[in-house]
Order: sequence, then C-alpha cells, then structure tokens
Amino acid sequence: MHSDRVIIEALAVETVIGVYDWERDIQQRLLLDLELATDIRAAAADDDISLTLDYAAISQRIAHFADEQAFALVETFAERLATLLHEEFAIAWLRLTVRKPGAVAAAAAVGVRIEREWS
Ligand SMILES: Nc1nc2c(c(=O)[nH]1)N=C([C@H](O)[C@@H](O)CO)CN2
Repeated sequence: MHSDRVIIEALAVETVIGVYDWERDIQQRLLLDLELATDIRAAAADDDISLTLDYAAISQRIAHFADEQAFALVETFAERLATLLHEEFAIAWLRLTVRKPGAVAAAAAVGVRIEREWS
C-alpha cells in the first residue's frame, strides 16, 4: 500500500441523518476527514492533475452523495461512502472520520472513524 495520502479535512456536508423521528425531516451537517492512499510521484513528475486523486472532484462527489442520502446511522453513511470512493475513484485504502457536531451537547462532536482496504 502506498504511504502517500491525498487528504480532505473538515469537509462540511448536509444530509438527512439520524435515528429519531425529528431527524428524518431536516438536513444536518456532518464534518468529514479523509485520508486517501495514492502514489503521487507520477503526478508530481509531470505536474498533471489527471495522474492523482483530484480532491476537489472527490469533495464535490461526496457533497452530492450526502445530499441524496437519508441514513439513520453515521456508521451507514461512512460505510456506503467508503464503498463509493473505492468504486468510483479506484481508491484502495482510506481512513474516513465522520463527525456529527452538536449531536451530544456535552461533546464537541461524536461520530465514527473507519479504515478500509481493498485488494
Ligand atoms: N453509534 C451511533 N450512535 C448514535 C447515532 C449514530 O448514528 N451512531 N445516532 C444517534 C442520533 O441520531 C443522534 O445523533 C441524535 O442527536 C444517537 N446515537
């Protein structure tokens, strides 16, 4: 696995998310941190965006994914998003943190962190 990473930090997206009835009718903000494994050397050598993971394109895709989904659990959001990133961007390893700010008043944020690897 490559040790290089393309990163996206504190990406804010809006989505329907939550287990309670009152959460089914509103959009809430999630904050996402991503580490995406890749080998940046070819892109750096040729100074060519097409040879690396485009963090702008990936961020846009994630925002669209969030907008069209309505999961109960942040676990489901994280797992489905990881699969999407693997399938659409050929990402073989990632670490994804999904935070739900404000969900627990006494905490700055709660959520999940997952790592996934595909061979
Ligand atoms: N492990 C989880 N615990 C909880 C979740 C969740 O998605 N994963 N969700 C909720 C509620 O939706 C909460 O965020 C509403 O404030 C509670 N626990």
